[in-house]
Amino acid sequence: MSQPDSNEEELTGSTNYTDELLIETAVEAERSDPRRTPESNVIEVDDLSVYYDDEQALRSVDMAVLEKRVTALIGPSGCGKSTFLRSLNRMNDLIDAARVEGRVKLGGKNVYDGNVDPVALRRRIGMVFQSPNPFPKSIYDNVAYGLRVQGKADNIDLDQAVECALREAALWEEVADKLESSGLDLSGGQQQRLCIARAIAVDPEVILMDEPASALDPVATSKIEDLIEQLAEDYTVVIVTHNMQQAARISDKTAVFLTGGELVEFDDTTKIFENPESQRVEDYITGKFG
Ligand SMILES: Nc1ncnc2c1ncn2[C@@H]1O[C@H](COP(=O)(O)OP(=O)(O)OP(=O)(O)O)[C@@H](O)[C@H]1O
Repeated sequence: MSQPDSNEEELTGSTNYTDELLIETAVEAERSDPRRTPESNVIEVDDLSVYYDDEQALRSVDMAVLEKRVTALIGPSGCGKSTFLRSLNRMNDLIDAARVEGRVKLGGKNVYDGNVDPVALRRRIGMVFQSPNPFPKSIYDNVAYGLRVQGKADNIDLDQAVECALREAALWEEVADKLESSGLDLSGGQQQRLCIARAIAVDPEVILMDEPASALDPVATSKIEDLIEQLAEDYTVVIVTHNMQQAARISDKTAVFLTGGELVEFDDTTKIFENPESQRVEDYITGKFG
């Protein structure tokens, strides 16, 4: 019986015509999806542990965040999801008791290196919080805020930048005629979209969202979910959610943290929800605990 010619196999990169067809079809499908670019990691997390005083909240986590994808962080209360999220843009620096070990690389550089300015880092990795927190300023000034702080406002068409961010946040149609009204006068869902507009106005590489819809009603939640999917055409999104259906609906990748700050499984969202590797993850997904 003749053996396959391994050299030819290596050279052609495929074993037969059917394989080639399958690969071409997959590549074509990849190309026709506007979000599909060659997959690359924006953030690489390496052996990350976080402590609050003596309590360890994250245990040696390794993970990568793919560009222009939605990555969901799920797991029971207290398992370290928010701690992990805050580690990515050094928001834990603001908590006295917090201590971080390990590396978080953005574009290959460890954000915990001594020469990294956390404020500049947070412009590259923006954040949207659980409760909408617009500044007590006009809608316009909320969105323009970051550009002004960065000193960019004088060099660009600020009106256009504000409109563009509000459009991207799916809020423009609702506020175009009242840009000078206070951001605080908007509904909760509109306030959250305003906060998203404020975050994207400075063109961050990554947007972190900590349960961005948990304070909103179902209609406002659905708008935020649609918006997140839309945003992932241009931005990388990492979202903490308690809502497993939400994670399944909107994310490409899911990380499951379990008690003690352990990242138990990280994979394609469909794999996590349909066929997880770990029994503990299956038990959590099917509601046996948590
Ligand atoms: N500022 C803090 N000071 C001290 N301990 C903290 C602080 N923040 C979080 N922790 C502790 O770290 C652990 C992880 O908390 P974290 O908020 O990251 O979990 P979580 O998964 O986001 O929880 P939840 O889903 O309830 O928001 C918990 O034991 C929590 O009590």
